[in-house]
Amino acid sequence: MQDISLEQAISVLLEHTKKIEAVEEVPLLEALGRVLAEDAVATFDNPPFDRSPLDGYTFAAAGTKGATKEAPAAFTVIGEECAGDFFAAEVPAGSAVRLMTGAAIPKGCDCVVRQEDVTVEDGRIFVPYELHHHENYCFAGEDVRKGTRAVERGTELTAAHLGVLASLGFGTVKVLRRPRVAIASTGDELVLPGEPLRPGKIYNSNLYALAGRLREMGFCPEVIGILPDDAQQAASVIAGCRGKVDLFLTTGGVSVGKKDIMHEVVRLIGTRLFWRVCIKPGAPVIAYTVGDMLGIALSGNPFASYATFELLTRPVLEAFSGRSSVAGRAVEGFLADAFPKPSYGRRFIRAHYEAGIFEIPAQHDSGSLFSAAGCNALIDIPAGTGPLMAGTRVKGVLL
Ligand SMILES: Nc1nc2c(c(=O)[nH]1)N[C@H]1C(S)=C(S)[C@@H](COP(=O)(O)OP(=O)(O)OC[C@H]3O[C@@H](n4cnc5c(N)ncnc54)[C@H](O)[C@@H]3O)O[C@H]1N2
Ligand code: MOO
Repeated sequence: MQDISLEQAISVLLEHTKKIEAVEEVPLLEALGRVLAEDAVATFDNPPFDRSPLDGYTFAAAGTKGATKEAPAAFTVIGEECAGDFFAAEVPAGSAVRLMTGAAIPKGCDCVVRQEDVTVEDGRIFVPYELHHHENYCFAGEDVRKGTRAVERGTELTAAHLGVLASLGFGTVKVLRRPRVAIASTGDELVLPGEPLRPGKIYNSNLYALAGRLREMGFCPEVIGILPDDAQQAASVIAGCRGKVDLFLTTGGVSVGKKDIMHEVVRLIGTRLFWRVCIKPGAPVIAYTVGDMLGIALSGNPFASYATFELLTRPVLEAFSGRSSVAGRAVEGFLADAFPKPSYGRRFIRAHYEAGIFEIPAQHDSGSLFSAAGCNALIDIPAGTGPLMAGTRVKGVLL
C-alpha cells in the first residue's frame, strides 16, 4: 500500500465517521460544551413581571406633574417590597411603595425614583422633579419574549447559553450524545507515572497528553491504560469495546519493529483503512474499523502522536459532533526563527503563534514533547522545501 496524503487520510477517516444523532437529557450544569439537540423556546416572558431597576420608590408618574426642588410632589409611603416579595394591592394615586432593585412594580405605579433623590419625612416622600410614564421601569419580557427561540438546536453551549437557559427555567436540556472515545497506549516499555521506573522502562506520557487534549476539547475519554505488546491480548481488549465506543485511539506499535503489534491486532479483529500518511512526524499511523467502531493507531513517539492527534483525530471528533472548526484554525505568518533542516516530505513542526509570528523552539524531535508545552500551533512545511530562513512566510494550524 502506498503512503497517502494527509487530505486523503482525513477523507477516508471521515467516510467512516457518522455524525452522532443520539440524544440524551443532562442537568443544565453538566451541559457546558454540549450540542443542543432541540430548540430551547422561552415558555414565559423574562423577566416574568415589570420590575424596578433601582432601589427607590414607585408611584403613578402623573402625581409629579409640575414638581420642582422648591415645590416637590409628596407621596405617602404605604408599603415596602424587596426583590422576591410581591405587593399585591393596587397603589392609589398620591401613595408610593418603597421598593428594591428587582422587585415587581405594583398595580397603580408606572415609574421609579432613586431613593437618594427624594427626601423622607414622617412616612412621606418628597420628589423634587417630574417623572414620566415608564421612567426607570423594566418591562416583563424585555430580556426574552415568550415564544422566542432562545438557543437554537445545534448550538454548542457556552457559559452564557447556560445562563440564558437557566433564566428560562431549564433544569435539564436535551443534547447530542458525545462521541465515546477509548484511549490506550501500547508498549512493554511503559510504566504509569507514580510507579517506580525500572531499567529500560519509560513513563507513559502519550496517554496523559492525549487524554488531556481530549478533555480540553470537551470529551470524556475512557482511559484504558497500557496494552501489552501482545497482539492477541491487545486485540481482545480493543474488540471488547466494539458497540460501546465510537473511536478507539492507541499510540505505539505501528512501525516495522518486532513488537509493532498493531498490524497483527488489525488483522485479528478489523479491517485496515490505511497505513502510513505522507507526513513527518507520525507517518506510520494505521486507521482501521472493528465493526462500526473506528480505530486510529497513532505512532508512539510522543510528539508524533500529539501532532497526528490534531491532524487526523481532531477532524474525526469534530465530525462525530457535527462541528467543523478545522478551517477556522488555519493561520499564516512569518517565522521568527530559522528552521535549518530541509523537508523532503511534508513536515509539521511545533511553534508558538501570536500576532502573525511563529516562534520555533530549539527542540523539535518527534521523540520529545518537552518543548511542545509552550506551543499552540503546528507549522505546515510542504514537501520539497529547503532550509527556512527567519522571516519566511509559512502556513500553520492552531491547536
Ligand atoms: N526501521 C524503521 N524504524 C522506524 C521507522 C521506519 O520507517 N523504519 N519509522 C520511525 C518513525 S518515523 C516512527 S514515528 C516510529 C513509530 O514507531 P511506533 O509507532 O511503532 O512506536 P513505538 O515503536 O511503540 O514507539 C516509538 C517511540 O516512542 C516511545 N513511546 C511509545 N509509546 C509511548 C508512550 N505512551 N509514552 C511515551 N513514549 C512512548 C517508545 O518508547 C519509542 O521510543 O518508528 C520509527 N522507527
Ligand atoms: O514519524 Mo516519526 O514520528 O518522524 O519519528
